[in-house]
Parts: sequence; C-alpha cells; structure tokens
Amino acid sequence: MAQYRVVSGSVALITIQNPPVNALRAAVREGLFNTIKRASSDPQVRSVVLSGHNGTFCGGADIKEFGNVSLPGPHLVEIFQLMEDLVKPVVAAIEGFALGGGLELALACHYRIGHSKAKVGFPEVNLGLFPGAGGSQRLPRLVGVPAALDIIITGRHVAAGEALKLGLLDRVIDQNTVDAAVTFSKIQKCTSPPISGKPLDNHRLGNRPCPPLENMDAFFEEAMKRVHSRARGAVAPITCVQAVRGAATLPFHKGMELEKMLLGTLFNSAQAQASQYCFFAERAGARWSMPSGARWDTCKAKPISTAAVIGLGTMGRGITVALARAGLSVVAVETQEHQLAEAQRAVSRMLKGGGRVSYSPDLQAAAEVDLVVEAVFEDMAIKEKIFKQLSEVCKPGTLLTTNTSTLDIDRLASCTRDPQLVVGMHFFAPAHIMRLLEVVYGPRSSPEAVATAMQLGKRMGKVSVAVGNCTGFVGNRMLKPYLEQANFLLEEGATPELVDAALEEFGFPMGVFKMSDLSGLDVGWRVRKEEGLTGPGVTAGQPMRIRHGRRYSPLGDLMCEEGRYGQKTGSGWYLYDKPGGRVARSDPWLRNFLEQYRARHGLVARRISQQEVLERCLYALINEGFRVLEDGIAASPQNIDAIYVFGYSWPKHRGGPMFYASQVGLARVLEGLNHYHQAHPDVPHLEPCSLLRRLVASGSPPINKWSEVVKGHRSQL
Ligand SMILES: CC/C=C\C/C=C/C(=O)SCCNC(=O)CCNC(=O)[C@H](O)C(C)(C)COP(=O)(O)OP(=O)(O)OC[C@H]1O[C@@H](n2cnc3c(N)ncnc32)[C@H](O)[C@@H]1OP(=O)(O)O
Repeated sequence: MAQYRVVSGSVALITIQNPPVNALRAAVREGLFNTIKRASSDPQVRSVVLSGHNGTFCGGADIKEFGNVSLPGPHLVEIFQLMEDLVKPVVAAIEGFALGGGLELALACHYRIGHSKAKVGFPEVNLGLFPGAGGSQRLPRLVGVPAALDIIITGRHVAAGEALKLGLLDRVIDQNTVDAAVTFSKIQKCTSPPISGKPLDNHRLGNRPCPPLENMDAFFEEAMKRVHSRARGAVAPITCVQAVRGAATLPFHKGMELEKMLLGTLFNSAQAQASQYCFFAERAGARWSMPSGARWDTCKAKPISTAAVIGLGTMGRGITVALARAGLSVVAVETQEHQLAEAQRAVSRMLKGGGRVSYSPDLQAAAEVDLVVEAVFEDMAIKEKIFKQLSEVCKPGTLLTTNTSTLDIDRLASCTRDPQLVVGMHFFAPAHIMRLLEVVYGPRSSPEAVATAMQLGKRMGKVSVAVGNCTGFVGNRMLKPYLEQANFLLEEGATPELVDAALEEFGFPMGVFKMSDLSGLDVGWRVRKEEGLTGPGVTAGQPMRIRHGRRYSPLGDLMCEEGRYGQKTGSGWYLYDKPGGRVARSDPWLRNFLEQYRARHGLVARRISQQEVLERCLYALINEGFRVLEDGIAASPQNIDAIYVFGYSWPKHRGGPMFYASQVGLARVLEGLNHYHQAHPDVPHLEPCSLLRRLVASGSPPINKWSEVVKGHRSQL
C-alpha cells in the first residue's frame, strides 16, 4: 500500500500503491504513517521522496470509504502533520494527478516537483466537500488567497505549467519525475544544515503566514456573493469561502480547527452523499448491459476513424465539432447551399481552425465513412428517406446512427439493409459542450453497434448511457410529465415566474418556462402535431383540454399560434428585448392571456405554493422514472440520474431524480402522488407506478438495492 525503499544511498522513496488512482484508503494511510516514521528514524536516510505507483501520484481520499460513520485507520490530518514536521526534506514527485487529499499530501511535503503533463487540483467541491485535511489552510499560504480560492471553489484541474507560475510546484520537468525528485532531494540535504529542522521551516506551509491581501473584507464579501448566486443552494462552495477566509485571518492551528468544524457539518450531509453518488453514477454508464444479456465487458467496439454528419443545423454543427475534437475525420453534409456555407463558418470558428472536417451538399460524400450521425429535422418521413439513401450509399458495415430525441429507432432501422447497424446517438444541445450522450438500442441493434457508439462517446468525453427504444427514450420521456404539470399549474393559477422560482430555488439553473423559451416552444408544438394532439390531426368538436380521455393543456399550442416561440421570436412565456434576446422579463400580455384562458374554460385561479410546484413537477417526473425502470428502458436508477444530471442540469447536490426520491423517502413520494392523483384523476402521470408501490411495500430499500426488487417485479409483469 505504501512501498518503502532506500535509493541512491540516502533517499527514502515512498511509493503509494493502490490502483487505479492510488486513493488514500485506510491501508494506504496506515502505510504512509508507518513509512514516514520509518524514514524519520532510519539513520541511513537524509531525505524523502514521495511518489505514486503507475504514473499517478494520488487521486485523493477514497470516496468509497466516505459512507462510514468514522473512517478507520490514521487520519489524513495527522499523517500530513507528521510529514510536514519531518526534519528531513520531503519532496513530492508528481506524475499524473494530485487531486484532493493527493494534493493536500503534496502540500504537506516541503517541495513539489511535477511532470509537465501532471494535473493538480481540489475537486472536493464536486463531492459536496472542501479540502478538509489541511488543504484549505495550506494552499492559500502557498499561492495567495485569490488563486487558492479560485482553485478550491471551481474544483478545476490545474495544469503543471500554471501550477509552476502560481508557485504551487517548485519545478516542472519532462523526464522521469521520481529520478529528478531524488536528485533534487539530495541537493536540499546538502544545502541544509543537518537535522536542525530550522532551514525547512519556510517550506512548512503550516508555519507560514498567508500572503497579505488588501481590502480583505471586501474581497470575501464579493466572493461570498458570487458563490451564493452560482451555488444554487449547494452548501459546499460557501464552506470553501469560509475556510479560506479562516486561512487568511487565523493562525494555522486555529484555521485547522475551523476547517475541522466546517468539514464536520458537510461530511455526512445529504448534499455530500448526493454529490458522491453522482461521482459513481457518472462512471456506472460505462458498464452497460442490454436485455439480451450483452454487456460492456463481452462486446468489442468497431474501430472508427471517419464519420459523416448529415444535416448542419445547430445540433449537426455541434456534433461535427465534438467528433472532430475526438480526432475523427468528419464529412459534414448539408443539402441546402446557404446553410452549408453558414455551417462551415460556424464549425471553423468553434474548432478555431483545427480538426479535419470537409463539407459537401451531397449524401454520396458519406460513401466511405465508418459511421454516420443523422441530425436532420425531427420528421420521421425525412429521416426514413435519408436512412434508405444512406443504406444504399454507404459501404457495408457502416454504422448508421440518428440524433433523434424521440422517434422510433427501429422504424429507421427497418429502412436499411442492415438494421443491426442502426442505433440512436442522442446528443444534447450544445452538442460539443453538453456531457450527456444517450445511446439508444432498438430490438435489432447489435451489441457491437452499441459498444461502438459507447466507445465513441467516451472518446468525445461524454457521459454515455445505453438505453432502450421508446418515445423520448429516458430523458425526454421523463420530461414530458414534468412539462405537463408545469402547464397544468398555470391553468390552475400559477405564473411562469412562480413555477420557475420554485425550480431555480431547488437548484435548476433555469426554471421550466425559461428553459422552454430558450429551446423554442415550436419544437414541442411540432412533436404534438405529429402525435395528432394539436393541429389538423385533431377532430372537429373535440374538447380543447382533453385528449384520449386525459387532461391536456393546449397553452403551449396557443402560444405558438400567437407566434410566441420563446427567445428566438422575442416573446414566449416571458418577454425579451428583441428576437434572440436573453434576459427574461415578466409579460403583462401573458398574465392577461392566462386570465382570459381560465375565464373561457371556467377555471378559478387558486393560490399555489412552491411546495406544490416542486412536488407535482418532480414527483411526476420521478414516477415516470420508475416506469422507465419497470419497462427495462434504463438498466439502473444510476443511469437515469446520470442522464438527468449531465443532460438536463438536475442539480448535482440533489443527486438526480431517483436518488432525490430515495432521500425524500419513497413512502413520501408515493403518498404525494396518491394525493395529487386523487385531486387530478384525469392525469395518468400522477398515478403511482406499480414498481414504486412495490418498493415501498418492500420497505423502501436503499437505491443500490432497487435492482433486486425491479428484477422480481419485472418477472411478474
Ligand atoms: C477525510 C478527509 C476529508 C477530506 C479531505 C480529502 C478529500 C478528498 O480527497 S475527496 C477525493 C478527491 N479526489 C477526487 O475527487 C478525484 C476523483 N477522481 C477523478 O477525478 C478521476 O478518477 C481521475 C481524474 C483521478 C482519473 O480519471 P480517469 O483516468 O478517467 O479514471 P476514472 O475516473 O474512470 O476512475 C477510475 C476508477 O477509480 C475510481 N476512483 C477514482 N478516484 C477515486 C477516489 N478518490 N476514491 C475512490 N475511487 C476512485 C473510479 O470510481 C473508477 O472506478 P469505477 O470505474 O469502478 O467507478
């Protein structure tokens, strides 16, 4: 766990060994504690080098241990103090990553030498924590308060070059880092009078004062304001500011006491648990499986080096950029000449002149590629035609994928020669930025096709989740009842402002109505027309607020009929200063419109609380999530949560909808749904799904045990 060797005659080389990232689990902490003591008392040893096995220094504390009430083995703070106090120079040899507790370990060393490709950082804030093993106190003393606060609050990875400039690293080298650190440590020994300890004092960060900061009060006030407005209810970023303020104002030992107290408030908090759950949910998608039993570890991906993107609207352009950035050679096809020229300019701008992209107005240009992503207009007839053509044009074995967000993958597959080569690759806008990729398999998609799309997602840096084929797949299927509830709430007396405020306070960056204005109200309108819910498909005399015997809200359709498509037309649920404007203002027209609508339909507006908004919107969405599990469309609640956190901006500190349901308590969610369904019996989305009932009847097991209940439940359906 921590290997000890004496090298070069007098250097104790301590190597952390805990693959894959050398996380500091109990046995590693034990090993570090013992080897530091050994180096201290070994008369042959004059200096110490600390390194990580297999090219990674240390990925920090072991997140898997965090569920424990008290962590076993020696505490990191104790180990780091022992190391800092050592009277022999200690040098960190940093290759790969030094993150979280790994960077705190390096800060407790007297010197830090990094490889030019190394990355350091404090990502704890993403786990609902902050650097609570001395990092919040030592980093500001080394690099100053503003730089330290930025690193701690953002959780970003700092490249070696920047770390050198900040003074976080003493040297950056391109050669073998351990060898360089060994040589460096011996020089320190030669220039330092032996064993007195005094010459190292300036390198013990705990002994140093924080570099002074002018206008400190104003600086921290401003920082706190910024964090409050961005944190959207997350507590960890606020604690980061409090801890760094402690470093700037208190002596080290007092700062450490404050750090301990603050960490105590976060460590087992609901937000920390939710954020840490997200860490593992993000990675769980890679271990995909299909109902056929095909799995990630038994299916091989096809090699892909060339791709074609068909259709260069906003999505197609983003997809082209994402593929090119992943190193593929891309043919971008758009039949409309003016759109092609515009897309070429936009893609070049985004790629800043890099990437291998060629452009063509002709589908024939896709003849030789390994994979196609179709990203044309969301219209089944057009897509079917393109898939037929692609099937004739492309070389045998080309994977044909579609970016459709709702349409039937299997229907598209049936237009092709090789339906097993067809899968969905559902990107999220903007496609070159948003992390999520839903990889949708149809009943005939081959495991190899799924493996290839998943592998490509990984190359693009996406969080890829394999899901089954149904209308809307996982994400949009669950979104439908959420949007529906928001519209019903408007009918009953709420305003877009009230609904959005509740959701934004919950932690979404944008409420549902601001989000609809951003994406364009016409998108859903077109889908509803295709589904025959509105437009010419609706039979004359059909009541406006009922479809297929269920409650229906035509509000979105009426807005579109008024030409209010959202930001793009300058008005939607809100008013904007111009078409394309971004700042939403309340619109008196809308208030009037809603009043008239309610009067026309005999609806009496009532006061609606934020709690009702949250419960109806979120519980309806969660209920559909249980149906998705029940139908086997998603393989696990973790997959659903990853989709929501990385594709729909569900707040990470709430852990995704299914995790949130487990935190609220399944019985309470069930009770809420029962209550709202009784009040609205014509809304099937509010009727609790049978899997939820069964989970509650099974005693509401923790989320990692749901799969057993799901299996039993599905076998009986
Ligand atoms: C008690 C004291 C309290 C506070 C002080 C200290 C707190 C901390 O240190 S919290 C931990 C801070 N560190 C991190 O947040 C780093 C987390 N890891 C990563 O960001 C990445 O893993 C990486 C950048 C280090 C490497 O990325 P990559 O090469 O893409 O690998 P993976 O992310 O797929 O990870 C591989 C494998 O390792 C598991 N893992 C990674 N880090 C940890 C960890 N710190 N603890 C436990 N497990 C870790 C990860 O889950 C992957 O395994 P699975 O595929 O099985 O999930």
